[in-house]
Amino acid sequence: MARVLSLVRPWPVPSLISRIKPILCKMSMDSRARAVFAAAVEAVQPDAVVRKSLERKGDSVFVDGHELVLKHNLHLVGFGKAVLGMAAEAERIVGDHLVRGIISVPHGIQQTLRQHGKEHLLLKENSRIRVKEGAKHNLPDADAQVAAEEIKNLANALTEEDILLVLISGGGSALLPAPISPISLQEKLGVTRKLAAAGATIQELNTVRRALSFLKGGGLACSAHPAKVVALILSDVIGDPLDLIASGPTVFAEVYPEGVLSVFERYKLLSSLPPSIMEVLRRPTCKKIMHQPTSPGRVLNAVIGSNSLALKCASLRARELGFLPLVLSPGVCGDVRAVSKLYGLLARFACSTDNPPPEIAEGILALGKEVGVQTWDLCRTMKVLNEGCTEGWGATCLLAGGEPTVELTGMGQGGRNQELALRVGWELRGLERPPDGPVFLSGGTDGQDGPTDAAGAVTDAGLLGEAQAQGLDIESFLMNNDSYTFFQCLSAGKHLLVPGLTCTNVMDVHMLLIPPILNNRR
Ligand SMILES: Nc1ncnc2c1ncn2[C@@H]1O[C@H](COP(=O)(O)OP(=O)(O)OP(=O)(O)O)[C@@H](O)[C@H]1O
Ligand SMILES: O=C(O)[C@H](O)CO
Repeated sequence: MARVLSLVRPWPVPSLISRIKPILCKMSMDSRARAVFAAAVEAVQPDAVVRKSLERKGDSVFVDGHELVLKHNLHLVGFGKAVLGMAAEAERIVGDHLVRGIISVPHGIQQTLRQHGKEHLLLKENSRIRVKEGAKHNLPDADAQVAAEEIKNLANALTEEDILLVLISGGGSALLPAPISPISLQEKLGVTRKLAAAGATIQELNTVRRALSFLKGGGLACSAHPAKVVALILSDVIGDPLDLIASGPTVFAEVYPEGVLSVFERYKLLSSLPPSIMEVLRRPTCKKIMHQPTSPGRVLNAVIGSNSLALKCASLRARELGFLPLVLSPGVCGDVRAVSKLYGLLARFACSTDNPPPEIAEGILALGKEVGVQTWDLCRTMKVLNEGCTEGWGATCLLAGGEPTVELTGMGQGGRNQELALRVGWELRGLERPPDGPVFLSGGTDGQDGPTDAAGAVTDAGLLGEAQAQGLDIESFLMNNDSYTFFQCLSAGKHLLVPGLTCTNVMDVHMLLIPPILNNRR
């Protein structure tokens, strides 16, 4: 443990302290939480991650140590919320060898980027890449289906001499819909919507999508065969599993109908499935025939940005702002209720002036199992929090990431980050308010939490009192999944986190800021 602690020195080096101190005096805990979140988002900007991963040397480009020889044989496709900026940067680097490209990006993104002064993420006027906008509200639609068809045609036309550069980011599944006939787009949309509303995980959703789609589960790579395929992936799935991000269009994945049916069964959708879906799932060989695995070495998949990278850069910013940064895990998942209880207990553990009662640590370890956090990570975190208190290290910034789920029971407006922040605010009741008590932030790095224009919210132990004083009943807002309305009504929306369009997507960032605690711990 001593070794771990020596790696995470609590304070910046002395030369930095004099520079930082005046900033620290001025910035509230709330502002510092927002600044750390901004650093997380900055680290995974689409142009930056592509720039770092494509190294140009003469007529070659290197990806992950692999050399690709460019002979005016480069084609490009892409799909996802962050892909426009990725494509713009890729064209700046290898555009002189680019034959043509097609990307499928969210509806309205070009206009929005222009309005936000983010021209550097747009393609130049004479670009060889065609932009197709679709998937309004992150749902597959006819426009995205046309884009998917064109991407398939481009891939089909490639030869052995060609290289297909594939840019992939979160939201890619909705932007590349190619339902296997006779499944219609409406039918596919219907089942995925029902699964999402029932609280299915992205692993479950994309297992289903892979089975019902021609291009997912390696279909795109197979269409491009015999061309060389190089995929640059900005991961928005826990653990960065290549076969699940955007449903893995460049990763061959065999379909097991039983596995897919068990997902439908788990969410009680089996009896209402359209016959077309049952027909496709009953054809066990259909995917295998279409998706012959490509020859070894012809497909390269590289993760170029992830939640871990965002947390790493957030830690650096937290340190600049006077906190001991502590990364719990980039893989928090499970029901948002359990996740909120975990953060509530961690806050109580960290803020306890005396030795925390053993039930707190026991509760933390039990909840960790429910929300995908390893016991080792929790023990390490509690040990550092404890030593931070006893040795008087000062403030701590506990960071985590991932993607919890919300089981929708109400008709309100909200998202998992706002609901998590609201629930954690409730869990913190009774603790000190800032600046002497903890602050919690939860934000989606894509800047859009569920179907709202907020990324998340920032809360603290004063939330309950503040809500009561304004006649807002937290429990009824929670029952109705109406966290967005709650935060809009509360103190003129000041708790909402609204970074606007972030142009990227590596899941959510959770942050617990703990001020220095004066304590009697031994
Ligand atoms: N009213 C609500 N309250 C809480 N959560 C909600 C509400 N409405 C939707 N959600 C949740 O929001 C999530 C969808 O949010 P969002 O559109 O940000 O998806 P995403 O997972 O980030 O998308 P992608 O993976 O494509 O980037 C779902 O988990 C859904 O349960
Ligand atoms: O598009 C998708 O499938 C999700 O964003 C996960 O990558």
